[in-house]
Amino acid sequence: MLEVKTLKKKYGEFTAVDGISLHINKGEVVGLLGPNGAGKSTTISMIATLFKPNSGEILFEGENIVKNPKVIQPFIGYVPQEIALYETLSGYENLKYFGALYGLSGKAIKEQIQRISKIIGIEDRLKDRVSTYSGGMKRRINIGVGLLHNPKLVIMDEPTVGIDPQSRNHILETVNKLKSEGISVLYTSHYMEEVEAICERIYIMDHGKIIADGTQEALLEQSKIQSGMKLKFEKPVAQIVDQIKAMAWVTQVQILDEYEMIIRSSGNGSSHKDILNALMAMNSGLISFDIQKPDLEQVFLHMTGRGLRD
Ligand SMILES: Nc1ncnc2c1ncn2[C@@H]1O[C@H](COP(=O)(O)OP(=O)(O)OP(=O)(O)O)[C@@H](O)[C@H]1O
Repeated sequence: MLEVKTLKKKYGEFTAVDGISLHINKGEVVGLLGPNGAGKSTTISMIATLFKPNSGEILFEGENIVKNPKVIQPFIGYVPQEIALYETLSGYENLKYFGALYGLSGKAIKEQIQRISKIIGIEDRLKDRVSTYSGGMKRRINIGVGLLHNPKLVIMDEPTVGIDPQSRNHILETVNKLKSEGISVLYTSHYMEEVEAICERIYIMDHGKIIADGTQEALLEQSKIQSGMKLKFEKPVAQIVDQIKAMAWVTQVQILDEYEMIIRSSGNGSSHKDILNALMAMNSGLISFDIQKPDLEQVFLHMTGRGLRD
């Protein structure tokens, strides 16, 4: 449905998007995960035809939308990070107003607002003024505006930043409902747990480049990260951390507090049992351990040496 090929965007001398390629199939929920400044907003703004790339191609159903943006505009719903609503109007009136811009009126807009308010889960507050809404409810109306013209592809730019957990769950549910209607979603976030929960495929972006992509399982498999072990000791970890770092198979040590750390291993033939035996043998004062399953945060940490939210 959408194919992005070696896309590049510069702001002056600075390259914000550096030759990325990605694709989205019909009805697929695809995540674009990366820390602040990775280039996610710049990428999706180009897909939404808000500005042109310096080079590269964006094809929508085979047509080049860099040359001819009108091809995609009726079929794309872009939900920006910034809330763009009229505070003194109700949620209903806002949807009606933006619907009119798409040429919807009368029965058509009424039915559309009814359908969309179910998708965004905000039917009971629709008649209240937007100024009385929480940040999360405003965000949900903002998403509703992006759905008014029945797009085939919806692009959401970090829709859950700074909102309450209830609205966050509603937004994640909204994405699932869109998927069940066969609508494709490109979802950007720096919250790996959201991307893990709703996306079928994930692109991990950093410094303007896609550094890994695939299903969550494939990304974990490719990165060869083993599950970690959270260890608790009776003596301060500072006394033993150097010895643990020196163990051949330990690739990562994360100190949690004075007595706790997480270690990860390369997986070169070592098992949790081997590591525990070695810790016992060195008289480390180990009190307890807990196996930690790897996640996308660790994939990112492994590939870049930094956390997604550093
Ligand atoms: N208009 C601009 N002029 C100059 N530099 C810009 C401009 N817009 C973005 N940048 C820079 O380009 C880089 C990528 O920004 P972008 O907003 O695309 O990243 P992002 O991954 O969406 O991050 P965030 O989560 O903070 O929105 C950043 O270093 C940013 O400072």
